[in-house]
Amino acid sequence: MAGRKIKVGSRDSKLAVAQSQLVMAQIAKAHPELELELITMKTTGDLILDKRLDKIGGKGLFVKELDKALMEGTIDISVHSLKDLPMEIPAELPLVAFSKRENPLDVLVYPKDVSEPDRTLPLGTSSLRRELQVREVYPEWAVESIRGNLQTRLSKLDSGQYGAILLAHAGISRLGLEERISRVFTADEIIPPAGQGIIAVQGRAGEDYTFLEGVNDREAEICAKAERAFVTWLDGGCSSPIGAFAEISGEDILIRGLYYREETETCHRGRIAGKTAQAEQLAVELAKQLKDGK
Ligand SMILES: NCc1[nH]cc(CCC(=O)O)c1CC(=O)O
Repeated sequence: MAGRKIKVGSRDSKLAVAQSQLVMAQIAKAHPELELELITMKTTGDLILDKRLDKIGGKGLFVKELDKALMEGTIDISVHSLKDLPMEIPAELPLVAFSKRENPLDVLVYPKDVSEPDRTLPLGTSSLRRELQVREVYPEWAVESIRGNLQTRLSKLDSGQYGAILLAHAGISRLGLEERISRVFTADEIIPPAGQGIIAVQGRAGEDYTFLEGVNDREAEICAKAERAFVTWLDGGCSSPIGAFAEISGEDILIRGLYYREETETCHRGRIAGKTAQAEQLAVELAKQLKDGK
């Protein structure tokens, strides 16, 4: 493999680039003989900034352009936030590694130098999953959509348009902005979405990806597959209001799920525990229980 060059595809946001560099550093550590090149591109989700994600419609808003580049060979792997990936992954472009999970929880961020948020200003989030759950935490606080990448959202917050905004802990941590976190929601207050905090590496079927062995984390892979099995069974896309969060302790796994029934506009939460070897079956069992309204 000496001298082989690996072209790594990524969205061009600061977070996407930071995540790609993390994966590249892990590859370089195990395989110093490989030459790595980062290739960034804008995706549909980066370009349409005036709509809530579930209203733009279509799946894979953040991946289409990268899938095409991967298929055509312009890049050899693409690096994604797992939670932005659609549930149906084309067989030609399998997920080949899952990074060790960062903090998977959602957090509240106040404007800079604010210690008590102004609740007459809206609470910003672009996710219906976060909106539905945060309404139960703060019933009096009006929620308003906020779009754009993490940097854009933080600057909208700091310019005084919002009382506070909701974000993923993992994204803020990876940008080194942890001091901006004002409150961390528990997994019972706000159940995270499938895959939050996990970076996924996508490749082309039939290629040799053994150079990714230092990137993959077995526990993250089990959680990722269980959480995605839950969402897949409920037939939700990547921006559906569904929460799925698995935690592993030794051989044991605990899965929390949130299902939103559109006809009745009601949230259904539940949890299931068992062995990691049955992770995906447990996730599907929980999905069935919630859908049946038990
Ligand atoms: N939808 C954008 C996005 N995609 C991944 C993350 C955070 C990192 C992660 O979940 O791994 C974020 C920002 C956010 O939701 O606050």
